[in-house]
Amino acid sequence: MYDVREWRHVFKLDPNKEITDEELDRICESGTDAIMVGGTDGVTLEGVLDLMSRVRRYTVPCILEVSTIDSITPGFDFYFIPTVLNSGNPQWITGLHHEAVKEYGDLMDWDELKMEGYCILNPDCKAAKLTDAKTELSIEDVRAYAMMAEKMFNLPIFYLEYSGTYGNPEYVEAAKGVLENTVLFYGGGIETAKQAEEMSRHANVIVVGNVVYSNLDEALKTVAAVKK
Ligand SMILES: CC(C)=CCC/C(C)=C/CC/C(C)=C/CC/C(C)=C/CC/C(C)=C/CC/C(C)=C/CC/C(C)=C/COP(=O)(O)OP(=O)(O)O
Ligand SMILES: O=P(O)(O)OC[C@@H](O)CO
Ligand SMILES: [Mg+2]
Repeated sequence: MYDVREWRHVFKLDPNKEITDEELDRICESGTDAIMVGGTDGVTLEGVLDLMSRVRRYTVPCILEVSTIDSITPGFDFYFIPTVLNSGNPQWITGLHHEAVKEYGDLMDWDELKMEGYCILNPDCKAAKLTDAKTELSIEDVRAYAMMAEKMFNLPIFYLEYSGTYGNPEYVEAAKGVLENTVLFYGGGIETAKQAEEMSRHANVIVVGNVVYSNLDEALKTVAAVKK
């Protein structure tokens, strides 16, 4: 299933972390809608290639969420390109993108690319620190970012990111309330089926990351929880 609009659940795997073949088998056969390969730091071409080739043994769609130019490689179904809407540094909004397109724009298959408008809300996560994200946001602020993502920039994905901590469902609900076409991703701190179910009441797609590495049995239960 290659249409993001039909997804409900994604596992995000970190090229900077170890995963056994047996664990990967359970993840790829779990019924999740896609595997997203990505992380904030320690993302190397070697790590990305290793994960891609191992996930490629399965039929599940495999996406690279680009965090560095040097770790991009052919072979993924899609390339998701983050732009951090609440970053205080233009480098993370359009700067690196401009550099990449200047260099590779004529060679790129644009149908493989999807832009993700990120709004990062956990001040302590690595992505917030790296991008100098302005995380002190009210519900109205988040609502406005969601509206900008869809109505101003026509982005296919708006991603509410609480990486590492469970977020506020009211913020997710508020973002969803202004989105008609843009798909709402929620990610951060989902560790149980109950949390997955709660966030998926508002988000179109929930992204499950860290718990894969800390408690795989619980992580796998999040799939069924959002597909009921
Ligand atoms: C060869 C080939 C197939 C070419 C394809 C062409 C292609 C895809 C070209 C890309 C063009 C392009 C526009 C690239 C953009 C370049 C770029 C580096 C943009 C910046 C992206 C960005 C904002 C990065 C900052 C970090 C960040 C916000 C990453 C997003 C994902 C995220 C929040 C990860 C956090 O995950 P998490 O699990 O929390 O991480 P840790 O566990 O490590 O903390
Ligand atoms: O690792 P967790 O906290 O599950 O977050 C998932 C994802 O949103 C990270 O980008
Ligand atoms: Mg992670």
